[in-house]
Amino acid sequence: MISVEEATRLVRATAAPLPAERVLLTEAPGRVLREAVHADRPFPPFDRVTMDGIALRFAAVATGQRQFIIEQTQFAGQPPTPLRDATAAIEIMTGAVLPPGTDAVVRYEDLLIEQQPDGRRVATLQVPPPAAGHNVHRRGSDHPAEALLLPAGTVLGPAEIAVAATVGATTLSVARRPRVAVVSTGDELVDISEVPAAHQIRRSNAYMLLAAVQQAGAAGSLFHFDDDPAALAAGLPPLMREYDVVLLSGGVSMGKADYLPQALRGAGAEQLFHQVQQRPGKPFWFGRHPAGAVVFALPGNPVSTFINYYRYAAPWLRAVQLPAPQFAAPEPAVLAADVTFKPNLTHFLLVSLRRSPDGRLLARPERAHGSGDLASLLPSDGFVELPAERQAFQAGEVLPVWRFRGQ
Ligand SMILES: Nc1nc2c(c(=O)[nH]1)N[C@H]1C(S)=C(S)[C@@H](COP(=O)(O)OP(=O)(O)OC[C@H]3O[C@@H](n4cnc5c(N)ncnc54)[C@H](O)[C@@H]3O)O[C@H]1N2
Ligand code: MOO
Repeated sequence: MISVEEATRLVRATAAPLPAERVLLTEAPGRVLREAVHADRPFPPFDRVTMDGIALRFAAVATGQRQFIIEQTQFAGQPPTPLRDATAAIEIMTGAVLPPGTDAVVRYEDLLIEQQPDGRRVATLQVPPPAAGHNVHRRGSDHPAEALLLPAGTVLGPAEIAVAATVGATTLSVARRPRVAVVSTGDELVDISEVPAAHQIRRSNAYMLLAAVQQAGAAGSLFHFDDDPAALAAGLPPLMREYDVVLLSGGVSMGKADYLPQALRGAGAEQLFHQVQQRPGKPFWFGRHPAGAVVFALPGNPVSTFINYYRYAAPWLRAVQLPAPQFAAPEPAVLAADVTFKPNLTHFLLVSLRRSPDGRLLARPERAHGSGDLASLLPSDGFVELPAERQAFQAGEVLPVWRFRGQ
């Protein structure tokens, strides 16, 4: 049996960057960027008017002038209209280019506009602008042209998509999605569309893992095998050739129908470890197939499957999408209650998390009836990693916490 640290090291050593592919911007959300995105023009690209009103020359206001004849009206989307008379103004709309010859904008709320008998419109300032540049978003004041906006490795959310869109990136180079075969095993399992007999349960782990791999930016497909060595011998090899990851749950412990370790080795996978000094998840099996697939065979108890997925597989799935593998690290959290755990195993303790008034993350242990208590995941936000060599942990201690919610 190996330690959690050694298991982590062996899992990480198998992570290599997936190839990149070019996708339409509309297909890029949730993907990991594999090229840098730069500003094609200054941000903003022109002196942008930020209020509807009039544009004028501040020097005129500084001399005490309060009335301005309106020469023209300029809308957003129109080429700029130069100011002809330095003591006049141009009526202007938000999003328009600041007219040449003007340097400040006074909003309608701070003006009175009246029509004179000769038809000319005159604006009287009620609230004079305080300085040149008032209500103007200066060209390049956010970022210069060529500025690096999105480095390679950025996860593309709506804000990143907006920035890519504004620089005209119709396509983006992103990591290929990891292809994951999500496999449930066990004779007691029926699909969720079936009504289980009294001795059966629905195969919830497969759906849990499918949702989890989608959250990690991967593409998952569902498979199921009964506890049948012949079915496993026939079904496993194609999965190990066609997928980047084979993610199994169940069938790795000591039971007489726990055929997986043997079946995986028989199908050509190299075992990198079996059994880790941890709870939950001691029976975890991990290996690699020469055709390329990495195999996470997680213990079947649902909380064990879930925690071991987030502890080992989720960081791996993110790391292989980056230009160079990097692994998410746990955050420090303050234990909010005393905990005793006697076995000489690293203990992953389910906790709910909240911020203390001074900004520290507080981890409160959640009541759970062992690793079959699937519903104990609902009030939990993550798990604290309690090292194997100690038994008693006091409230107030700072320990690493792995989050699976609310990042
Ligand atoms: N003699 C020993 N027995 C067990 C040990 C041990 O060290 N010695 N370890 C225990 C631990 S810890 C765990 S965890 C389980 C893991 O065993 P398996 O990975 O072989 O899982 P199964 O026996 O197939 O199933 C365990 C449990 O989980 C349910 N399950 C399995 N797959 C699914 C699924 N897709 N959806 C929902 N639930 C699932 C299954 O019905 C069982 O109740 O072994 C202990 N035993
Ligand atoms: O992994 Mo087992 O769940 O320790 O219960």
